[in-house]
Amino acid sequence: MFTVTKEFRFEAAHALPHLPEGHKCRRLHGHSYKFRVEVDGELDERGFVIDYAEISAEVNPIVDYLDHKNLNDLFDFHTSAENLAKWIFDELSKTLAVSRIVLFETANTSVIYPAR
Ligand SMILES: Nc1nc2c(c(=O)[nH]1)N=C([C@H](O)[C@H](O)COP(=O)(O)OP(=O)(O)OP(=O)(O)O)CN2
Ligand SMILES: [Zn+2]
Repeated sequence: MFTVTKEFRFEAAHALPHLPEGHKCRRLHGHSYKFRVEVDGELDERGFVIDYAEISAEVNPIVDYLDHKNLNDLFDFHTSAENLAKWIFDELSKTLAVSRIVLFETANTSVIYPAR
């Protein structure tokens, strides 16, 4: 079994207004998000699990939907990294056999969905 990965980036704003008074993330702020798409599988006749280009073809519309947006305008869920990773996974699963999403909200923080 192999795991093929490809990384994507987008810039977006969000706020978490349900957090307690004084929490800095209540305020509107921005992140340079990065996420890694992981696809597990065996090799086909090309020696690929999946062509990297096939991943891009399915992920790019999702990136376009998110890039330079206020995420609170797009979603009715709390725009935490956890919820966003799950949304990307669920959306991508409609067209691609994605195994997991690793979403970095900052350089130091990340979420993996589904958990390993
Ligand atoms: N489990 C989660 N915790 C937090 C989330 C989240 O999505 N899931 N989000 C935030 C904020 O949106 C934001 O990401 C702040 O992150 P944080 O690492 O706390 O802030 P900094 O980048 O400024 O890091 P410092 O270590 O404080 O410099 C908060 N928590
Ligand atoms: Zn944030």
